[in-house]
Amino acid sequence: MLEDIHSTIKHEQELTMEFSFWNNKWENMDIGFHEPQANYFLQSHLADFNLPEHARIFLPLCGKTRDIAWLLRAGFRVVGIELIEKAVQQLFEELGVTPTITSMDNLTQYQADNIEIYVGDLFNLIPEILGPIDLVYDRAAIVALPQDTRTQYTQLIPHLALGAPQLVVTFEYNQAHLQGPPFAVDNQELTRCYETTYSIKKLASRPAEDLKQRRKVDGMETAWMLTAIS
Ligand SMILES: C[S@@+](CC[C@H](N)C(=O)[O-])C[C@H]1O[C@@H](n2cnc3c(N)ncnc32)[C@H](O)[C@@H]1O
Repeated sequence: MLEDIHSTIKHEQELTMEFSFWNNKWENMDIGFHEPQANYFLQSHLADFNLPEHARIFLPLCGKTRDIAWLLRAGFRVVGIELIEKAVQQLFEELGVTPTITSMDNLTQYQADNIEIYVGDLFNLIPEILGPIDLVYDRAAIVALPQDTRTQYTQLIPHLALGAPQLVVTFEYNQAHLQGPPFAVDNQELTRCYETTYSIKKLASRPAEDLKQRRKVDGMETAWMLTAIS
């Protein structure tokens, strides 16, 4: 099943387009999605998951998010994956940590105490490389992907997570008013993506101030708890 997902997911052309899109963003530092401090919902709702001490948290499409520094300071272990190496280099520079860098088949591992970041395409990640995790934290990952890739992403994540819950942060707005990313992902869309693999509970919602300021669109930012259906 996992092989099916990996092999049918991507045509080379799609991958190249996706790489150039995100590479341009990082080259031009057009990274309005990057928050100046740890995400509000991460800070206010991580405790709802009752994670064990030193839990291992997976951040797909992690960029150089400040959430990582916040999680490390809180005593968690972090594993992430990010397509663009420049983002990961900046992440470690900003953490003030020198990583050990290891080339693997399709991925490059940046590793230091309590942190492992893979540079490469999420769709090249397999559970054997990722290892056991206690939580998937998806901030600006599911909403970064257009619908086809989003569907593939939401098929892959449960295979990688192996039963771990998810904290997911989404944006909801009228998609006709804005070309994503970020794409609008409302309750109905989240249900379409995950109804066979997770039960979905809304944790909290607030006006998406950042969307309003940067893109002049009214919307809501919502945090969800996804619990794996066994
Ligand atoms: C909207 S940004 C969010 C970054 C981070 N989660 C945050 O909150 O700041 C999405 C990130 O996903 C990365 N990305 C896009 N497609 C990817 C893929 N297929 N595999 C791994 N990373 C990818 C992009 O380079 C970009 O840094």
